[in-house]
Amino acid sequence: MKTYSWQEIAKHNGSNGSYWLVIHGSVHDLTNFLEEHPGGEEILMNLAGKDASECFDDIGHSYDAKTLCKKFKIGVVFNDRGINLFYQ
Ligand code: HEM
Repeated sequence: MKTYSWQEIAKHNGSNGSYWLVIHGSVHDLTNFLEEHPGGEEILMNLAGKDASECFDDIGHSYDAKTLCKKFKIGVVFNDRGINLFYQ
């Protein structure tokens, strides 16, 4: 599984055309999902390059939504406190 630093993740905030969001330690490339997101693209665009775990949980996303997340997973966050895995 590939690991990414926050420094690298922060670059994918939309300014270079790609949108990465971190949810519970997993890094997701949501660039091709923005338009499809039932909750709208703006909410995702605003959190690109950042940790979106709190927002994701607050919505109470369905099991299907959580499963869908896996499709967009590209790796995990690496930090010096270890790797926090939400799912494999
Ligand atoms: C991989 C990431 C995500 C996926 C696959 C995803 C998928 C979905 C899906 C399938 C729904 C429809 C409702 C459901 O099935 O629960 C939904 C609704 C929604 N999502 Fe997401 N979502 C993601 C991330 C996020 C994040 C990070 C936020 C917050 C910034 C967010 C905010 C919302 C909102 C506001 C709704 C609408 C809820 C409603 O209408 O009641 N989503 N999302």
